[in-house]
Amino acid sequence: MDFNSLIRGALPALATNSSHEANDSAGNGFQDSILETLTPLLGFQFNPLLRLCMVLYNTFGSHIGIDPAYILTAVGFVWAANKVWDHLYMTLYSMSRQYFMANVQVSSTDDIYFHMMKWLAAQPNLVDSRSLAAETASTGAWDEEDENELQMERILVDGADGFFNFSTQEAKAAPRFTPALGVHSFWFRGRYFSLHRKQEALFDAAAAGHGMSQFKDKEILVLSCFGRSPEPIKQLLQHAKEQFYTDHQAKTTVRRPASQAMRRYGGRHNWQQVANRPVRPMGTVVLDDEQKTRVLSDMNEYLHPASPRWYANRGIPLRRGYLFHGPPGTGKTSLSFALAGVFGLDIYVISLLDPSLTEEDLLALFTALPRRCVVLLEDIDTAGLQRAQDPASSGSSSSSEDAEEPDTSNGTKTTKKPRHKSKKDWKVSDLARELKRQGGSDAAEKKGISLSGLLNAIDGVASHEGRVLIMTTNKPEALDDALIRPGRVDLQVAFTNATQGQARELFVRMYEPDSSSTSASLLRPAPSPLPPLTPFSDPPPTPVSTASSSSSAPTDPSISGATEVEVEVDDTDPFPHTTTTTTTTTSNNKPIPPPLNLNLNRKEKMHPAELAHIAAQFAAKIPPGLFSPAELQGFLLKRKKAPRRALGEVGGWVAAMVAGKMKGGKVLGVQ
Ligand SMILES: Nc1ncnc2c1ncn2[C@@H]1O[C@H](COP(=O)(O)OP(=O)(O)OP(=O)(O)O)[C@@H](O)[C@H]1O
Repeated sequence: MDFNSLIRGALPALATNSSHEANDSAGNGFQDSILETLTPLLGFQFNPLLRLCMVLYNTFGSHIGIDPAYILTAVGFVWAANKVWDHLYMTLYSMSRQYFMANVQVSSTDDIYFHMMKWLAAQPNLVDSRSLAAETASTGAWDEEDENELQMERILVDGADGFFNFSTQEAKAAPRFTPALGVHSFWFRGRYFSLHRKQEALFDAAAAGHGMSQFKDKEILVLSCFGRSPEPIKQLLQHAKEQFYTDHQAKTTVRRPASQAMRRYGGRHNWQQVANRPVRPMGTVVLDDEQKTRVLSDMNEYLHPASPRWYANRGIPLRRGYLFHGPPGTGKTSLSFALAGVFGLDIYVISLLDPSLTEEDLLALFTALPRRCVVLLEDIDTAGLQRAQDPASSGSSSSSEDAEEPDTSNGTKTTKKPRHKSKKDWKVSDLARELKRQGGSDAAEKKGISLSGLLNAIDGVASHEGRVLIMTTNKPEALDDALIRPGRVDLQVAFTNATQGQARELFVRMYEPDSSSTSASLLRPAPSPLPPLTPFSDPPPTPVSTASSSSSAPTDPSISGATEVEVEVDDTDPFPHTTTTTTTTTSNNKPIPPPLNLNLNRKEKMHPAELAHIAAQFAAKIPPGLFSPAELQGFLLKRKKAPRRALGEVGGWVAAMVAGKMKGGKVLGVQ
C-alpha cells in the first residue's frame, strides 16, 4: 500500500466535500469519492468497514457541529508539538548537562553502584515517582524482623502455645523499589540532582570461550548537578557509601572465592560476600586469658598504622601468620571471628579442598585481597598438601609395590625379589591396579594445590602484603615444617578441651541475662580488651581481664550486680535425668502421641549470685580436659533456659558421654 497516494487521494476529497458535506443529506457523493479513492488501495474486502466509518464520521460531525477533520488536525498538531518538545527537551537537557552541569558516571560493575542503589531505594521522593523498577529484596539471617508479627503467625497446637510458621514470610517481604531506566531528579542537601539510569550491552569475548552469552548487560548511573564542580556529587556518593556501611562496624563480612566464571573478571570479582554477621564479642570465646591477650596484642601491633614503614625500613615482608591448633570444637574458628570483630576486619575464607581452585587461582585470590583483612585457611591438615613428587621416586614406589607382593604359596609371608613383568605376563588384576594408580594420580593433579603452590601464594614474591593469615588445624604434627616456619606462622595458639573454669564460664555465658535482646546491643562492636595503643611496645605486663577462667571463685564477677536472669522452672521434677513418656492408647490400641513440650514451663527470676553458685557446681561435675567447649555448649543449648535442670542432668550426661567415648561410638546415647 502506497501511503503517499492515500494522502493525495483522500485529503483533496475530504477538502472538497467537507465544506458542503453537512448539507448533503444523503452524503453519498462524499462517501463515494472516499470509497473510490481508498478501495483500490485497501482492497474490496474493506468496503463495508469504510462505509461504516463514513457513516460514523458523518453522524459525529453533524452531531457536534464541527468538522471532524479539524479535530483530527488538532490531535495531530498536539502529537507533533509533543514530539518536538520532547526532542527539544532532550537536546536542551544534554546541552545543559554538557555545558552547565557536572557529571559523574557509576558503573554497575563497581561497588559504588550498590551503595547508590541502596540509598536511592530509601529516598521517599524517588520511591514515590511514577517510573520504578521493582526488585526482590533479599534478607539475611541477621536482618531485623518484627517479632510481634512473627508471634501472630504461631500455629496453635492443642489450643496451647505453638510453633512458629514461616510459610508466609516470603510472600510478606516487601519488594525493593528503585528508579527505573530513564531520567529522574531529586534533591539532596538543598541541591537539585539529576539521575540518568541507562543500560548498555557489553561484548564479553572471554565469556564465549566458556559457552556463555557473549553479551552481558551493564548499567550506568549518570549523576549530574548544576555547576562546573562535581564536588556535590562526590559528597552524595560519599554519603551513600557511609549509609551503606552504617552498621558495618557491628558486623563481620565473610567472603569466599567467587565462582570460576566470576573469577575470570579478576580483581574484586575474585571474592564474593557470603555472610554479614554480627561481630562475635571476644568475651564469648572462652580461652586462657594469657593466650587471648598475647594474640590480641600481637595482632594489634601488626595492624598499627606505623607498621608498614617499620617493616619496610627493616626489609621484613609485611605479613603475619597464626596457627590455631587443637581438638575439634575448641574455639579456633570462633577466635578468628572474634579477632576480626575486634579489629573491624573482613574475613576471607579459603578451602583448599575446593576442586575448582588451581594454584593460579590461589595466587590471584591472594593478590586481590584488600589492604587489611583476615585470611582464614581452615583445617589445613585435611588439604592433603604434598611436596611436589619426584617422578623417579613415584615410579620406584610402584615397583616396590611389586616387590612387596607377598608369597603365600607356602603359608608364610616372604618378600619376593623385584620382578619386571613383560606386557604378556599382565593379568586383569594388574591392569585394574595400574588404572587405579593412574586415576589416583590424575585426581591428585586435578585437586590442584600443592604445598609449594600454597607457600608461593602466601609469601611468594608476587603475594599480597598487609593481611593476617590464620590457619587452623586439628593435627599440627601432620603439617609440613615449611608451612609453619617462622615468617609463615609467627604465633601458635593451642586450644584444649574445656577446663573446669571454662565449663563454668560457658555455663554463665549461656544463662546470663540476654543483653542482646535489644538489637542495639547485639550490634554494638566488641570492646577491645587492650589498653590504649603504644606502637611497638612490649605486651602489657598484666593480663587484661577479658574473662575469668578461675573455677574456684564461687561467684562470677562478670555477673555480680547484673540484672536477674529469667529461667524456666520445671514444676514436675527439678532434676529429671530422662524424659518419661507415658503412652496412652485409643480403643483400637493405636498409640496417641504424647502432647508436645512447647516450653510451657513456669518462668521465674534467678538472682545472679545463685546462677554463679549453680555454675560452680556444674563445673565441678565436668572432668577437666575431657569435653570440648562445643560439646558442653551443645548440652547446655538443649537446656537453654533451665540452668537447674542442666545441673541436675549433667551427671548422667557426663557418665553416658564417657562411656560413649570409651566405646568410640559416634551415636550419642544421651543428649
Ligand atoms: N573456647 C570456646 N569458647 C566459646 N565457645 C566455643 C569455644 N569452643 C567452641 N565453642 C563453640 O563451639 C562451636 C564450634 O566452635 P569452633 O567452630 O570455633 O571450633 P573449632 O575449634 O574451629 O572446630 P573445628 O576444629 O572442628 O573447626 C561454636 O558454636 C562455638 O561457639
